[in-house]
This record gives sequence, structure tokens and C-alpha cells, in this order.
Amino acid sequence: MDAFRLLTRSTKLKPASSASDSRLPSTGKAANPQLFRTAETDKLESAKNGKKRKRSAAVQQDEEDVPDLDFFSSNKRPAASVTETAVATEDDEKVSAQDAVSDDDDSMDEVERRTILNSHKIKVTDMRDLEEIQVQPTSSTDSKKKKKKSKKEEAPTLSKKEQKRARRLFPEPLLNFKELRSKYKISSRLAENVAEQGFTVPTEVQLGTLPLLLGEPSEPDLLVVAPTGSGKTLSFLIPVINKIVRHHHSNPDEHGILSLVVAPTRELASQIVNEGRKLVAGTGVKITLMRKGMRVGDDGDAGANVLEENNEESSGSEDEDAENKPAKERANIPVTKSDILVTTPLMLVNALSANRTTTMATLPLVRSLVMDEADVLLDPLFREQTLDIWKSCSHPDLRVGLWSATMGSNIEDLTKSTIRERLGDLGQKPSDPHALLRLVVGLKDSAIPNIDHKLVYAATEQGKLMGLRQLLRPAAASASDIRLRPPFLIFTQTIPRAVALHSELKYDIPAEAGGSSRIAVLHSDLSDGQRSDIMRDFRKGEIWILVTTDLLARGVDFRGINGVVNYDIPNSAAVYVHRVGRTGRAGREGGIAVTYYTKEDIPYVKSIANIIDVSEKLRGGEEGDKSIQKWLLDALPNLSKNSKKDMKRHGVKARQAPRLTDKEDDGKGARGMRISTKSGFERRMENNKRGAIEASRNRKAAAATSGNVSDAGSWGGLDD
Ligand SMILES: Nc1ncnc2c1ncn2[C@@H]1O[C@H](COP(=O)(O)OP(=O)(O)OP(=O)(O)O)[C@@H](O)[C@H]1O
Repeated sequence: MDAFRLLTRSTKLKPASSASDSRLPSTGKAANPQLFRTAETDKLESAKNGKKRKRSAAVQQDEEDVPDLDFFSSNKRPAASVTETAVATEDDEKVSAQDAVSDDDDSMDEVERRTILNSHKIKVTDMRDLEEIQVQPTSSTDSKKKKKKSKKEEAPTLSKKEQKRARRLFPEPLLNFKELRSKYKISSRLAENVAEQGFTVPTEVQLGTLPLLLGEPSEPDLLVVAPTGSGKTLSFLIPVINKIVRHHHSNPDEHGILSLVVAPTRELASQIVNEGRKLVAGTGVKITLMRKGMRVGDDGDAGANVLEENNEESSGSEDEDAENKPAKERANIPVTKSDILVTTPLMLVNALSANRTTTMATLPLVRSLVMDEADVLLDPLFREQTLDIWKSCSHPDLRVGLWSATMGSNIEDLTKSTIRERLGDLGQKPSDPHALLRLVVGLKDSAIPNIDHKLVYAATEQGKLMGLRQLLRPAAASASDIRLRPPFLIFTQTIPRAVALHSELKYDIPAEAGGSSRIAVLHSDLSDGQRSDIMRDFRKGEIWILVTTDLLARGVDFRGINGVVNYDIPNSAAVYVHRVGRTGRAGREGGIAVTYYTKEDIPYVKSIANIIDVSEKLRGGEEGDKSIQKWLLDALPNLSKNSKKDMKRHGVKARQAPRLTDKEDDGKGARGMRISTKSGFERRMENNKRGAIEASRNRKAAAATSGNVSDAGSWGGLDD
């Protein structure tokens, strides 16, 4: 069904030409998901790939001759006899050796590595203190003296520029997904699962991080800042899963939660589990979504943390939550063991501390802690919970990964100090010294360059509503140059505003197009079950327009959405980056981000205009094509640090007023910020009517309690 056709019924407006149609995110995936590359590197990479293909043909032939070379094979395989396993292991090692030879031959020199990394705008930095970097750990004990000497001698002599240079790294990039198996020796089943996803080219973040996390010498702690929709999920899941497959192989008796993935919202956590399930199939690794009422307990034998849950494959709707089961039934829930637990911070903290009634239990087996949307997890809102979780991971060899499209330097400092503190608290040293690296793709904290940004001055709230109606009714689109096709998202500042906007727009979609069922509202006041249903229907294309709050601003991947409307301006530049990043995912072109602003918003617009300006510069093109002109940037006021902080916490104050919906509106407060097209007279009439109904209800209720009305429940009141 063509949503545009239905919305433009009985108008002369023609759908966009097929050429521009094919550039919409909803029309399918981009041929190349990478955001940054040059023709020169394309050549270099394909030359490298071509060389590798020729070389590996012989190796591949050998691999095909050997039935199954899965060194880390899961227990799904029929129990192989000892000799069989030994043969397979030897064979696998043989292939590894052959691969190693070809890899050595193919390994890139520094110039090639630099060229590829630079053209993809990938920057890797060692975040440790310079002394730690310069003084590489050596096994000899007498090196201590040398270390002290070099600290004194070298560190102060370097200029800032030199220090920067000393920190900069140029690790080998991943050229194609086949290298995951041939070069980095990941489990063959995992490699198959990756191949089944049908991805042809690794995105920049995959190209840069996978070799760091899978390669030698030692897995680092890693901070990653990479654009929205650039495939960070796959980048952290592959190494986590592979590490567990290896762990199962080397420690077959140790079971329990080996990896934690923390995400700020239930929607994102659930999406990560879905992605994870595709990757773990057949590997023997289990991934589970933390749900209310689940208990993370001690299994008593190996001292491992295991998870009690009712059904790990369930979709997670509310009525399936373990919490809702009677106590007796819960006691009978079989204890299952999960390797990867995906959770929101509060849910795990509550489980580890019996709803904050006990001290936090520890998670002694966890070796990988992934924080997705790390900057928000370490923001004051979640910070305490996230740090509690981090510190509850008591294994000395824990590695952390912090991932986001935006990350302030305060997060980097907090990461460094927490790593240090945690090790201090443990009183143990990791068995393997490792680095803390930061990998940035593109420009830090910038919006993706492959979408069109429209910053629209609407003057008033009424103006915004009119503008949005024009988007919903493309017949009126001639009044503006924006043509936004469903499906799209609309963001508001608060839940009441999302609810009010939804009620206002509900009947704007013609019945022939599905009417009010095509538009929905999603926010955190809805039950988990309602939230899951709406997410499912939006993904299936049954809902075309979703009004929401910042609940969906981060991480959520609706692959083919054509645009994002910021009905209310975002609270910060970072929120803008994340909200608009719901479109244009995996390199898809043609996504549109519309941001309305009113007179009240003017003080807050500059940071957003700056983000748009940088994104347009990243994209290149003519000065005249830019949506943000220099005069506008110069004219917009700068915001003080305190006002920025205040805006981040509360949003535009006037919109924060509690009485905002028609129902609650007393006609006085926040008048200018109301979401409604009704006149003052209509509103007054409605309020009078509502008052009369309320008074009548109260009279009846009073009569019922004094025994004068025999069946108060049978009176339904008037419909308002
Ligand atoms: N190599 C690839 N080629 C094509 N598509 C890919 C590739 N890797 C991942 N994708 C797809 O890209 C989309 C975005 O991936 P993902 O959700 O991991 O992005 P993200 O970087 O985590 O974004 P955000 O910052 O918004 O959380 C997903 O639909 C995913 O399946």
C-alpha cells in the first residue's frame, strides 16, 4: 500500500518520481552502508580484497574438504569421540596456520592502514596516561627502574602535538566480513550467522572496532563514538559472543552471566536481544532480556550468577513477566543459565539489591560489560545505577565497552577514573595488561551527513500544528517545500504533549488510508505490553506515524523510516543527533529531519543550527544548498552554560507546565503552549460542560455512599 497515494487522494499532487523514490529510506537498504570513503580507498580496499580472494582460494578449498572445522563447536554437535575432536582441532589449527601465512602476506603497511582509516574518518587514540603508553609492560622485573626513568625523561619533553601523535594508533582495518573467520578466527557458526544477515560491506565502526576487539595482543577497554545507525550493535555483539564461545570451550563447567549489555530503555534492550538471537543461533550461547521480577541469584555450586526466568524466548509482553506469576509458580520456574544478559540499569540494580533493600550482589563471572548509549547511562539520571552495576562486576579481567553517537569528555574522564577505582577496590590486577582506547568515526557529536535537515520557524504553537498538518496532508505541501512520506516519527518534549498531539491528529488520516489506526502514541506511561505492541505494529508498517517522547530518541532501529519531526525542539544538541538519527540508517539516503521552533525556542536553537551546519559541511556540496545560512548562525543568541544545563534537565520551561492537554487545561496556565486548534470560546464551552458533568457525578456518588441510590455502578454518566 502506498501511504503517499492514499494521503494525496483526490488531489493533483503527483507522487515523487521513481528516481527520487528509490532514494527514500523506506525503499530498501543502501548499496553501501559506509558514510565516509574516497574513490582512492575504494580502489585500495578492492585491490586488497582481490589479492586476498586469490590467495585464500586454496585455503578455502582445504576448508571445504574438512567437514566441520568449528574449533569452538557448540554442544549441538553429536558428542564427537575424543579422537574425532582431536582430529578436528588439529585440522582447525592447520587451517589457522595456513590463514596465518596468508594473513602475514596480506597484512598492510602503516601507510595503507593510515590511508584507509583516514578516508573513513576513523580515529583511534590511546586514552591512557602518556607514561603508561610509553612504558610498555615487560615481563622482566628489573624494568621498574627503567619505567621510572622514562617517566621523568620522556613525558615532560613532549609538546602537546607530540603527545597527541604518540597517542594516535593505526590498527589494521577489517576489509570484509570473511576476514572475521579467516583472520580473526571467530567461531565458524558465528561467522555463518553474520553472513546470513546479508551484509556485504562492514560499516566504518565495524571496520575499525572488530579487529581491535577480536585481534591480538589483548582486548582493550574501548570507548566508541560512531554515527547513529552505523551498526554499533553488531560491532559489540560479535566480539562478546565469540568470547563466550571460546569461554565455553576452555571452561566447560563454568556457566553463568558472562556478559552484560546495559541500555537505557526497554525498547532498545529488547532490540539488542533480537539482534543477538540471530547471531547466537547454534553457537550454544544464550542471550536474555532482563525483565521485571527476574532474579539474578547464586546457583550455589560454581558461585556463578544465574538467571531465573520463565521463558527466555518469549516476546516479553507484560503478562509474561515473571513478576506477575504467583509466588508458588515462580518457585517452580526452572533455573536456566544465560550467558548474555541485556538490561536497563534500574531493573538489574533492583534485582541485585532486592529492590534496594540489601547491598548489591556481585556478578563474579562477567568478563564483558557493554554500555550502549553510554553517555546517557553515565548521565546524572542513570549514573548511580550504572556505576553500581559496573562495580558489581567483580572479575579482574572485566573489559568495558562504551558505545554511543555522542560522548562528552566528562564521560571519558569518568570512565578512566572508574576503571582505576574498580581495580583499586578489587585489590587485584588483571591477568593481562590492556589499553583503554577511544575510536571515533567522523566528527564527534555530529549528525549523520546523509539526511536533509529542515529548521522551520513556526512562530507559535499554532504555527507548528499547521506545519505538521501540511506534512500529514501532502495536498497542502505546496505551501512548504517539505514532502515527508510516512512512516515517520514525531517527537514532543513531554508525555502529556505527546498524548495531546496524538489526540489532535488522530482524525487527520482519511478513513480510506486506515484512519486513526495509522497514528499512535508511545511513551513510558504505557504498559510494557502496550509498548511492545505499538513497536511491533510500527515495524510491520501498520502504524505510519508514531508520536513519541525521547523514549525512542536513542538506539531504536526502525530501518526504513523516512523522517523525523521534532515537533518540540530537543533539550540538547546530543538529543537532536540521536532523534534525527532514527532515519538515514545504514547509509540510507533521502531521510528528512524537520525541526519546528517558535519564538520561545529562539534562545535554544543555535546549538541545533550548529549541528546541522556541521552535518551539511560533512556532506559537502555548494554553499547555496545549505539550509543554515551564515547570517542565521550569527544572529542566533548563544546560551549560557547554566541555561544549557537547565534546558537539558527541564526542556523549554513553558512546555513543562503540568496542565497542557485539553482535558486538563484550566484556560490560564501555559495557554500559548497548548496543543489544540480549538478556539477559546469552544474551549470555554467544553470546560463548562465538563464542570457540569463532574458536579453531577459528585452528587450521584455522594448519594450512593449515603445509601440513596441502590446501584450507583449502573450510571455511566454522560459522554464527554
Ligand atoms: N555492515 C552492514 N551493512 C548494512 N547494514 C548494516 C550493517 N551493519 C549493521 N547494519 C544495519 O544497520 C542498522 C543500524 O544498526 P544499529 O542499530 O546497530 O546502529 P547503531 O550504530 O547502534 O545506531 P544508534 O546510534 O542509533 O544506536 C541496523 O538495521 C543493522 O541491521
